[in-house]
Amino acid sequence: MGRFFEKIINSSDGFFITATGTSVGKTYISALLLKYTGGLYLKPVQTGTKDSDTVKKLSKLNKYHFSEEIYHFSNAVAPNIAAERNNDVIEIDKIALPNLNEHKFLIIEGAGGIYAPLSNNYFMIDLIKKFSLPAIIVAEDILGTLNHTIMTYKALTQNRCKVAFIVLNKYSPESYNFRCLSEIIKIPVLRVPYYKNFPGIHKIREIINESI
Ligand SMILES: Nc1ncnc2c1ncn2[C@@H]1O[C@H](COP(=O)(O)OP(=O)(O)OP(=O)(O)O)[C@@H](O)[C@H]1O
Ligand SMILES: C[C@H](N)[C@H](N)CCCCCC(=O)O
Ligand SMILES: [Mg+2]
Repeated sequence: MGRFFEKIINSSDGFFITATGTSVGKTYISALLLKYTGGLYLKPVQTGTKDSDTVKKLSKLNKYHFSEEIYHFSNAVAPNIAAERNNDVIEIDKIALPNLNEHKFLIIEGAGGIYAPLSNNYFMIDLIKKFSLPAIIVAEDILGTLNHTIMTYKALTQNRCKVAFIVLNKYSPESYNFRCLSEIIKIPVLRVPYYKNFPGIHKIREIINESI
């Protein structure tokens, strides 16, 4: 079944890149998808060093592909705590979709996983709901990922958030996670191996076109 993910990607205006947690590969996968689509990237709530700088460096795309963070706190901690330490409060009403300008595709990266708190009452999942973009769940191909990925998927769909596909990141052909996730969740799973060097556009097209 070739070009399966290409069709899913082309049928959307953008994605909300979420994950089973922090440091799982959201920024890396955002860079892959941004390079592939030539779209606009936004990390609306950022704590710690800017992921947009990493995406810029990996994708080698110019500044016109990047929208300014709405909240940025330099403490690399949970968003609610980072805001508190800066005598600030994250208000979901102040977080709006950016102007797409000439771009046809939007890639929004969340912070942490879907229940990373923005405040005591609002979580990343509330931003996913607000933006109404299909979510992509990035999961790492390690022991424990089945529980985290299935929980993330169920919480999203029970909150009426559409999930476009799962990315099984740092994929290892020896692992059973791909088969289990495909069989249990029954949505497409894109396998992305670990790369020593960030792949170029031809390799990215190959990854996206040849999966499944
Ligand atoms: N497929 C991959 N091949 C090689 N390195 C990868 C891959 N995926 C992720 N990494 C590396 O793993 C680390 C964690 O990934 P990344 O920063 O994308 O996670 P994240 O989910 O965006 O974290 P955060 O919650 O801080 O935003 C980074 O050093 C990144 O370059
Ligand atoms: C600092 C880190 N790299 C991310 N930007 C924020 C991760 C927040 C995780 C919150 C949590 O679920 O405990
Ligand atoms: Mg990131």
